[in-house]
Amino acid sequence: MWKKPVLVLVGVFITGVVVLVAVLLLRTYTLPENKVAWQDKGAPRIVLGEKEREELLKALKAAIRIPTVSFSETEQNTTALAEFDEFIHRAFPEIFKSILVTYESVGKYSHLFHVQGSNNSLQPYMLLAHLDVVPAPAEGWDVPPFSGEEKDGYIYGRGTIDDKNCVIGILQALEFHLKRKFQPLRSFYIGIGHDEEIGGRHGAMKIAEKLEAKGVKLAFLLDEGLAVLDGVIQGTSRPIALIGITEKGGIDLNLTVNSSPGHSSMPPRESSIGILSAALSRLEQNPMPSKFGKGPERSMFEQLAREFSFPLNVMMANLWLFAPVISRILEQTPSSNAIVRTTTALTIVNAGIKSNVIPPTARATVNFRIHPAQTADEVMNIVKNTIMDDRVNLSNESFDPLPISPYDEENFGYQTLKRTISDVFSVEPVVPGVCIGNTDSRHFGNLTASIYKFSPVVMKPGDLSRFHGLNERISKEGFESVVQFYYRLIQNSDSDKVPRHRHVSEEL
Ligand SMILES: CCCCCCCC/C=C\CCCCCCCC(=O)NCC(=O)O
Ligand SMILES: [Zn+2]
Ligand SMILES: [Zn+2]
Repeated sequence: MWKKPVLVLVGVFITGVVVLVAVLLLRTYTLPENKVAWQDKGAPRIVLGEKEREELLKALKAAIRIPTVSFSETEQNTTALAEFDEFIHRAFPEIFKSILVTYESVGKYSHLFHVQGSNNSLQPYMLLAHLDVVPAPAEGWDVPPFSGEEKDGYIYGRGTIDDKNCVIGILQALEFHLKRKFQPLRSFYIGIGHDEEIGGRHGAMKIAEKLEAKGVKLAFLLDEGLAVLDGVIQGTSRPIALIGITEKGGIDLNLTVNSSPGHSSMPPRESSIGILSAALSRLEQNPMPSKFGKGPERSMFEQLAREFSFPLNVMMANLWLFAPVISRILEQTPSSNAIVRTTTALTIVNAGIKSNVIPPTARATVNFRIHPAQTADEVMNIVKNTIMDDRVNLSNESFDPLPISPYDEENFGYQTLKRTISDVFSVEPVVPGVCIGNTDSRHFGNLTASIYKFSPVVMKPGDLSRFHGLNERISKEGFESVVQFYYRLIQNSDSDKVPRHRHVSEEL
């Protein structure tokens, strides 16, 4: 009697499994191939003379030797900032004498260039970089961080990947173009900020305000950001280029605990330091929830699915089902954990002046980087519920994640970047990603919706820790590619057409 319903149930179950497997495989194996062929021949690669190759390395080394350090919100090395100004005037004479180029300094130490194109109906674009760097105490470095020394084919120094490589790369590329009598059709701007590492208020923000006041609208804007990753994403076998199409938001949360000062021989049951430490520990021990698959990183992994072998490829192509599993894998390492969630970093703690004095105040700062699927308000609500202690006073400065820039086949900026990356780095795939650091480009939202973050460098395993870390460096060929990239980007952008490609599987 009961056999028939059981058989029906088994039948339904087996059919369900078969349909599920079919859907998973269909989604995996119908993804377009990552290999694309461009429909036109493209711009020629710049041929550099021996002297020019030496010149560009010399320029980068000289830039590294100027310690343009941003120490804190209020403290910068202004002598070095002024020296950098003189240096670029000396190092790039063609730029400063060209009748095509208009130059102005902004906020005293930032620089804005406008290169006049001959066709005013084409919307201008903008290249952005920053000349300030984070501090670099010499301990732990193989060579002094502001020496620009060469070692084993690499130029070492603070700023070689963040972001003097881009500053010098852009200016050197323009210098080479002007030497070759290049006259663009499409106008473009170059902005070089001097305070990106402390928020960009006096540099990039002022540049953006200036352009906005003139009514400028940009076709696209490119700033530092993601990169070509070679062996960095585990499970992939070839280099992958990531173009940042958004960036995480941020919160600087200040925590303060006050208590009565006194003699350390009669300590209170709970001290300001103890209360603060407990709050900090709760924040660190309770990471923000995973938002993996709810933001644009979903597109990144779906487009990358073909790069992985079985079973990861099936899982990546079917995040609707496997996002929680992939999230668990990614959260094992700090760089991929940053893609999964809003991160919590305890960065500053301050309290106490003497071992026998109970300090009246304990302070700390926690830096959050907000996942694109969350807002600063949502994160602050979780923070308050996690700390759950009224004795901890909270104040914060925050900004939400940036809007998502378009990355469709019709978008001029994205496709021109994609094309230029393939041209210079011969890399496939090139996919959209989320920039985990913050950049000056976030101040330009009123000028364009197409804001991209890509640094033209190849990062290998171990290189990510050089960002703001020890032994920051770039290979000599690597820096030549930076110049090649901007040179080529200026050529490729000088068109009124979106670069077209077809997937190789579509070819006859
Ligand atoms: C699945 C693994 C993906 C790993 C993705 C990591 C890619 C990292 C590539 C480059 C590093 C991003 C740095 C972005 C620029 C940061 C600029 C900066 O320092 N800004 C100041 C700040 O954020 O505080
Ligand atoms: Zn930077
Ligand atoms: Zn930086």
